[in-house]
Amino acid sequence: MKVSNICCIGAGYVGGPTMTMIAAKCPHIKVNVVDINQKRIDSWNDPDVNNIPIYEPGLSDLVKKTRGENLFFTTDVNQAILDADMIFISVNTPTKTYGVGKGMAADLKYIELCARQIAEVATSDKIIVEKSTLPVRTAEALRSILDNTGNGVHFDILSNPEFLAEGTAVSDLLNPDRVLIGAENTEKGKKAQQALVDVYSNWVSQERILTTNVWSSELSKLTANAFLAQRVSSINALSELCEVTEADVNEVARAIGTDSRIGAKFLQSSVGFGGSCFQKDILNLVYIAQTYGLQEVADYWEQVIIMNDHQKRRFAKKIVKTLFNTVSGKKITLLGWAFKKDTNDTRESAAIYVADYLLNEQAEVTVYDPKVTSEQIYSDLNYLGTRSDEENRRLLKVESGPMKAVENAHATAVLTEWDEFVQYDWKDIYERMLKPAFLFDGRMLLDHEKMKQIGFDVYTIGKG
Ligand SMILES: NC(=O)c1ccc[n+]([C@@H]2O[C@H](COP(=O)([O-])OP(=O)(O)OC[C@H]3O[C@@H](n4cnc5c(N)ncnc54)[C@H](O)[C@@H]3O)[C@@H](O)[C@H]2O)c1
Ligand SMILES: O=c1ccn([C@@H]2O[C@H](COP(=O)(O)OP(=O)(O)O[C@H]3O[C@H](CO)[C@@H](O)[C@H](O)[C@H]3O)[C@@H](O)[C@H]2O)c(=O)[nH]1
Repeated sequence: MKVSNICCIGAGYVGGPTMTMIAAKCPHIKVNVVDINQKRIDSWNDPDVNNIPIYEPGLSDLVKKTRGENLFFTTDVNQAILDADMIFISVNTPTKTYGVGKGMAADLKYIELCARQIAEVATSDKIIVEKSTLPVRTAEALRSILDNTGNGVHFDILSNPEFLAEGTAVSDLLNPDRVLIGAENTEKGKKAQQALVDVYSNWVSQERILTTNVWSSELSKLTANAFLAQRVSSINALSELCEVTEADVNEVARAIGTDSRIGAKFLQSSVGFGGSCFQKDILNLVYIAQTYGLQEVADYWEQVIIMNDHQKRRFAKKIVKTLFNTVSGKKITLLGWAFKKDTNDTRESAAIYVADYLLNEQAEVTVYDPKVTSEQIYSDLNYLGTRSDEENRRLLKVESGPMKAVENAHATAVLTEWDEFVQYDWKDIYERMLKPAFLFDGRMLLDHEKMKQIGFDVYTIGKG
């Protein structure tokens, strides 16, 4: 079977870039990306491609090339479903905030709504692709909804989790380590799997396209994120030990990372991992293990989250302790709000929790981030529900430039590893700050010897 029309439900951080890449590499396929969020779709259609809703290096150029050719963004979900041979579901699957599994399980309500809408609208056979990250065995629920509410048409269900990382989405999509496609073990399931293999084969080599059964594919996505996050928590756990023993966590990371069995990647100690995926997916994994009665498995993975929460808290605590046990009324400047560099995404960013902790200690927090808007910053803080919007706006200021942000600050803390932070005139920053000028590097980003020579009192994660 040859795919000629793809619909993707969900025009977010995954749907947008993934479909742009498919459109760019498969000019013979028409790709409709649909969303119920009119504002988001309007931004994707903004005549100025610099205004698309997601900042990713290289993405706007690709959108410019394909939009209006074979890539379309629309809110007409039903028409796109009707027209498609293959439908990707790429909607959000956040942690549940209510009811059974609150704070742990993935909330599948958006997935279910998609399945019901597809079943209601579709008048011809469709291949349904799970692109969202889902608990293992979700395909079973999808099959039940599609078959029990549909118009008698046939649905094949594939699992095709996405492994792109934000900030490098375009290069990850262009040159993926692997593409994973899980299918049902039936003749039709295998044909559907091959149809999706053929789509990716337009630019990904055969040996990088892995085919498995549906359950392995669903579970591999949660497992990959759990392993990656576990490495960060492992090195962060060691960073605390380094601080009291005068070992240097970067040196330790290099020493172990050169062992080819361990590998060098994902050993960068930090103020704690953020992003929309790691915490959500591990909590989901823990919840799944618990529902199968596997308490030891659940406890094992939960420790990754416990360590991450500890790392964020201890960084904030260190600021308070170093500033003579009080930050009340003191200006503390946070450089960076995004959860990592090269993205405007702030979901679960460590900066949110550090800021909240400092505000509780009555600090006057000022934030500068090159890509995150002030409205996003207030919205992130308000979401925690610690204080009112009015209070957050009174206590936390957002500046549009770094030099103004550090003016008269008692301390500056680096929370995101933006390249531009390294390039700053740190002598100038030192002069603008109150003395003693405290510098907290939550990313091991700066040249600490140089900073000390300038006059800063430097504290960095992972170094005594
Ligand atoms: N962000 C990442 O880097 C990343 C990477 C790999 C996998 N994932 C997974 O991909 C999925 C999507 O993540 P995201 O970051 O793109 O989320 P997102 O919130 O950026 O985008 C999801 C979009 O789906 C839309 N939507 C929800 N219900 C809908 C419906 N019924 N009909 C039409 N549109 C609907 C929302 O309006 C939203 O725009 C999640 O399961 C996530 O875990 C994310
Ligand atoms: O050595 C490291 C590596 C990462 N991080 C932090 O970990 C978080 C996550 O980083 P990263 O994994 O690069 O970004 P994500 O966009 O969250 O991507 C992860 O989550 C996605 C969503 O599921 C997956 O698709 C990707 O494969 C997976 O890397 C960020 O806060 C990073 O700063 C560290 O602190 N140290």
